[in-house]
Amino acid sequence: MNISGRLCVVVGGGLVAERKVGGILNADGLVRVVSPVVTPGLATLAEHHTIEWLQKDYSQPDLDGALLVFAATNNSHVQQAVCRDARMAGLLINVADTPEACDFQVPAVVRRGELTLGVATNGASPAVAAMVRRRLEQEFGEVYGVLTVLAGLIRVQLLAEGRESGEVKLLFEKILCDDIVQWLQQQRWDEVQQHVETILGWSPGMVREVLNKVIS
Ligand SMILES: C[C@@]1(CC(=O)O)c2cc3[nH]c(cc4nc(cc5[nH]c(cc(n2)[C@H]1CCC(=O)O)[C@@](C)(CC(=O)O)[C@@H]5CCC(=O)O)C(CC(=O)O)=C4CCC(=O)O)c(CCC(=O)O)c3CC(=O)O
Ligand SMILES: NC(=O)C1=CN([C@@H]2O[C@H](COP(=O)(O)OP(=O)(O)OC[C@H]3O[C@@H](n4cnc5c(N)ncnc54)[C@H](O)[C@@H]3O)[C@@H](O)[C@H]2O)C=CC1
Repeated sequence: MNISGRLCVVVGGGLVAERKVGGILNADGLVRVVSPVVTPGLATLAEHHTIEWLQKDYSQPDLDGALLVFAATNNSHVQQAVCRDARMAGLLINVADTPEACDFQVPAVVRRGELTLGVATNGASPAVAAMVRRRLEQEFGEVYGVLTVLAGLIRVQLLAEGRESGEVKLLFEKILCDDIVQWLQQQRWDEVQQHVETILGWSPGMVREVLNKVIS
């Protein structure tokens, strides 16, 4: 889902709310927090105007303009009220303490530029989702963001050349070998250049142009 520039309302200001806010900001969403009290982390974000903070108890108009709603208070009556109001307004809601009431659940996420890895357990064990996320962070370092930029630039060019999708698929099977990750990691650009040139039959200048964009 693309929430870039769209308003997400988080009701509650504890550590759970803070984590949901972090996820929304990482996805470039806009945040409104509604809570009489918030964590120091959320207070700092509000001071810097990174988020809007309505320092009050929740009421229905707080949801105005929202795309998504997160109910993250420690009060079940408030949770139910937020849930009911969101449903009435046709908004999608995440209810932190009631998985079965969620229209959507929040996965554990690793971001590497354009590449996003999400881990979900359908609510069975968020702790397992977090554990797998930590392992993925180790396995898939920043180099995968670089790889994604490179492959994206090559792909745009191949599509502009009018190559058919079957051919594009086969070319990427060859380009995305295990070695390329290591070459990028070690900044062995000559090897990357040679590899891409051989597979695509592009001129050295054309490949260099793409690599320069990746390096910059
Ligand atoms: C259904 C869901 C709804 C939603 O919130 O979207 C939900 C519900 C609940 N979580 C609870 C507990 C914990 N949640 C975490 C952590 C995370 N919880 C997240 C998502 C989700 N949690 C959705 C399902 C996702 C899925 O499994 O697919 C993550 C992945 C994403 C995020 O929140 O950003 C984030 C890890 C992020 C990361 O580290 O990368 C920890 C661990 C910790 O805090 O370190 C604990 C304690 C250990 C444990 O219980 O496992 C409780 C009991 C509350 C209580 O006991 O009061 C409920 C309610 C219930 O189950 O009834
Ligand atoms: N989904 C998840 O990932 C997890 C969910 N939970 C659940 O999430 C909920 C919140 O957990 P914490 O952040 O640790 O709680 P917390 O007790 O630290 O924070 C609760 C927040 O709710 C706010 N609040 C209370 N009444 C309010 C009202 N009328 N209007 C607006 N805000 C109000 C308080 O000001 C406070 O900021 C709990 O119900 C907990 O069971 C807990 C762990 C993980």
